Amino acid sequence: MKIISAKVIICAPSRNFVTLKIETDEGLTGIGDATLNGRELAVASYLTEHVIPCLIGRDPQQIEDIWQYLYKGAYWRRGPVTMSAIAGVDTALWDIKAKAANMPLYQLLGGKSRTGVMVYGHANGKDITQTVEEVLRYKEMGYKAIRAQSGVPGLEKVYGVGRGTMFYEPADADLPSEHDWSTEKYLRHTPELFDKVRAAVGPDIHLLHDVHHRLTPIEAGRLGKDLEPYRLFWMEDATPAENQEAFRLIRQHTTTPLAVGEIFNTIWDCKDLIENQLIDYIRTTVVHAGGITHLRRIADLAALYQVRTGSHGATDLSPVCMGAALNFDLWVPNFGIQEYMRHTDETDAVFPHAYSFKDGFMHPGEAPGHGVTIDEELAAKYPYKRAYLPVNRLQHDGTLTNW
Ligand SMILES: O=C(O)C(=O)C[C@H](O)[C@H](O)CO
Ligand SMILES: [Mg+2]
Repeated sequence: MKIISAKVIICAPSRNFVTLKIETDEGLTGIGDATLNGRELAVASYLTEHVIPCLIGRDPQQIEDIWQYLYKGAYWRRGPVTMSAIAGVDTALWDIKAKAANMPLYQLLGGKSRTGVMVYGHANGKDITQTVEEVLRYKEMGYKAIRAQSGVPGLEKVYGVGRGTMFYEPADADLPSEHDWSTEKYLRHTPELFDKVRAAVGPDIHLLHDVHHRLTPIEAGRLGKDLEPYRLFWMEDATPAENQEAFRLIRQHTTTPLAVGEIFNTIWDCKDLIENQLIDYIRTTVVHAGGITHLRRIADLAALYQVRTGSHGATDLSPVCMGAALNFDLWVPNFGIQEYMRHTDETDAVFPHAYSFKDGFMHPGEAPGHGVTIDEELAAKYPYKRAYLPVNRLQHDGTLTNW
């Protein structure tokens, strides 16, 4: 089998997505997600100018060799643009391999390890009352795990609370919008939020929270400690993870489980946190961490230390990534949970998919491949529109801080 063509499809049904489509001389095609929120065209041009020419004529069945060729062959290694581009190729190649075998991808990976993939939904509201109502609505929809994010009194806009409660989308402007941030206000508010949420939802629902990199290590330690009575499933991205020693400090202060990794690209970003058992869940996902081939390596390393997976699944990861991730999740032995932020109907129509949600669990479906396709005609009706994530400034003096 040979790759005869590959092309990048950029479309914006509700938001921007970059999809790589690979065609073979045997009529099989595969697609992969290569979306990098706010930097979409960098990955698209990396693929078009530097990767696609290297793919033509290769055997698509040699997934590992092509992965190594693109990773080592570029000489520079790592980085979100490179690794998202490699992920696009890798996902498309696994799609082709599974279609050639006439199997859903999870079968090719080793078969299912569980009956379904537990996912967490994203309940949010402008204040505690509304967030509690949303959490209860998610419970009503069947979710067994729910992430709660709320507006903070005195702050106009915060991460996780957005336009609409079902389809949260933070990339909202063609230049970054500017938000105010106050750690003091957030730290006062968040334990109260979980006090009310836990009382309303009862003990059996898993609760999660995304700090979104906004605290220092000692502040994160304090928040983790304050949240202990509410038994969170995890506290996510408690502090930026460039300096990984910081997590040691957090660990010394709290038993609230920690999750990190949505902005990691390779096993090298994960290694120290995992080997030192400084986290409980690793959140790397297919599109930003080099595809199925590399994610499998990260998960195997994590398994040695009882760290479980908890893949990122926000709206900027396309349904193609979600389909691939669900196949991975159904197989991976040390699965923890999968994030599921729903896509809009417009997005779902452009990416018809075999996966489904029922009673808090998702299933990738039984279609050969990863089970997601793209309607190119429909996609062409939604041209790319530049959209950036916001930035945060400290409320009291305007210093740029983490969003
Ligand atoms: O879903 C999450 O956990 C996020 O933190 C979402 C991120 O802000 C989003 O994917 C950035 O593009
Ligand atoms: Mg997050």
